[in-house]
Amino acid sequence: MRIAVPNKGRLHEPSVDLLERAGLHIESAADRKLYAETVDPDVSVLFARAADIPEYVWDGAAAVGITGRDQVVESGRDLVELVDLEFGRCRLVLAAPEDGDIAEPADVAGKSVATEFPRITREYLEREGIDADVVEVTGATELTPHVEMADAIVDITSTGTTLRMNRLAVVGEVLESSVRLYAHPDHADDPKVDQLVTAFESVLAAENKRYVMMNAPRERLDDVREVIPGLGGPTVMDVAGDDHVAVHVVVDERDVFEVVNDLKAVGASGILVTEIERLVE
Ligand SMILES: Nc1ncnc2c1ncn2[C@@H]1O[C@H](COP(=O)(O)OP(=O)(O)OP(=O)(O)O)[C@@H](O)[C@H]1O
Ligand SMILES: O=P(O)(O)OC[C@H]1O[C@H](OP(=O)(O)OP(=O)(O)O)[C@H](O)[C@@H]1O
Ligand SMILES: [Mg+2]
Repeated sequence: MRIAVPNKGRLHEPSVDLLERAGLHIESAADRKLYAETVDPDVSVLFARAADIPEYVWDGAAAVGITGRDQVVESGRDLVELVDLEFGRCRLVLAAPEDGDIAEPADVAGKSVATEFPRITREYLEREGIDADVVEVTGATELTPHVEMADAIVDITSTGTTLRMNRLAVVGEVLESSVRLYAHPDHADDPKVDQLVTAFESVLAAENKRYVMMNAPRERLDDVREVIPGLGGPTVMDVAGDDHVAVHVVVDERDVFEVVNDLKAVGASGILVTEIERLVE
C-alpha cells in the first residue's frame, strides 16, 4: 500500500510525525526524495504537494493520502474520508478590505473575488446566489484587493494574523478544513487501509490521555475507585506479601491534576503519570 504524504509546507512535518507515532517509521527518506519505504514492507510513502495529493489518490498512484480537506474539496474528486487527523485546522473565508463597502457576502455581487480555490469559491457563490467574477491566483491572495486586482478574496485563515496585517475583514464563512486521511473509493475497505486507520486512531486516542500508576492500601481501594473518573475501571494487581495493591488507570490529561491530588488524599503513594504512545480500544 502506498500513502501520499505532503512533501513540504506546513503539513509535511506533522504528517511524518504521525506516521512515526503510528509505528510506520520512514526509512531512507533523504531530503527531496519523492519516495520512501517504511519499516512495514507492505507500506511505502510517496511525497507530493498537498494540493496534488487528491489527484494522486484518485489516479491510484497511492491508495490513501494525507492532506487538507480544502484541497480535496477543491479537487472535486470523490475521495472517501477515513480519519480526521486534527491538525492543519483552518477556515476558508470570504474577506474584504476593512474600510471598504463590502460588509456581507451579498455585497460582492457584480464584483470580483481572488482566490487559490476557484472551484470552492464558485460553488460558494452559487450556493449563496451571488453573481461575482472569480480571479484565480496562486499565492499572496491577501494583496490583490489593495492592488485593484480584486474586490474581495476567498482564502485560508487560522490565527487571523495575515488578514489583519493586510487590513482585511472576514465577511463570510466558506469552508472548515483540517488534515484528514483519504482513500480512493476502491481502496477504502482494503485490510491494510483498515490497519492504518486503526493505527492513526490509536495515536489520536492516546494524545490527550495519561497513564497513572500508584500503590494503594488494599482497604482504601473503593475510595481510589471513587476518585478515578471516566470509563473502564482501573487494573488492580496484588503486591506480593503486602497489604497494598498496584493500581493502573488511563486518565484524561485535563483531569490528571485533580485526580493525582484526590488519589493522594485517599492514601495512594508512588503515583506515576506517563504519556501514552498509542491506545487501541
Ligand atoms: N495558516 C494555516 N493554518 C492551518 N492550516 C493551514 C494554514 N495554511 C494552510 N493550511 C493547510 O495546509 C495546506 C497546505 O498549505 P501549505 O501552505 O503548507 O502548503 P503549500 O501552500 O502547498 O506549500 P507552500 O506554501 O510551501 O507552497 C492547506 O491546503 C491547508 O489545508
Ligand atoms: O490566519 P493566519 O494564521 O495568518 O494564516 C493564514 C495564512 O496561512 C497560509 O499561508 P502560508 O503561511 O502557508 O503561506 P503561503 O501563502 O506561502 O502558502 C494562508 O495562505 C494564509 O495566508
Ligand atoms: Mg501555503
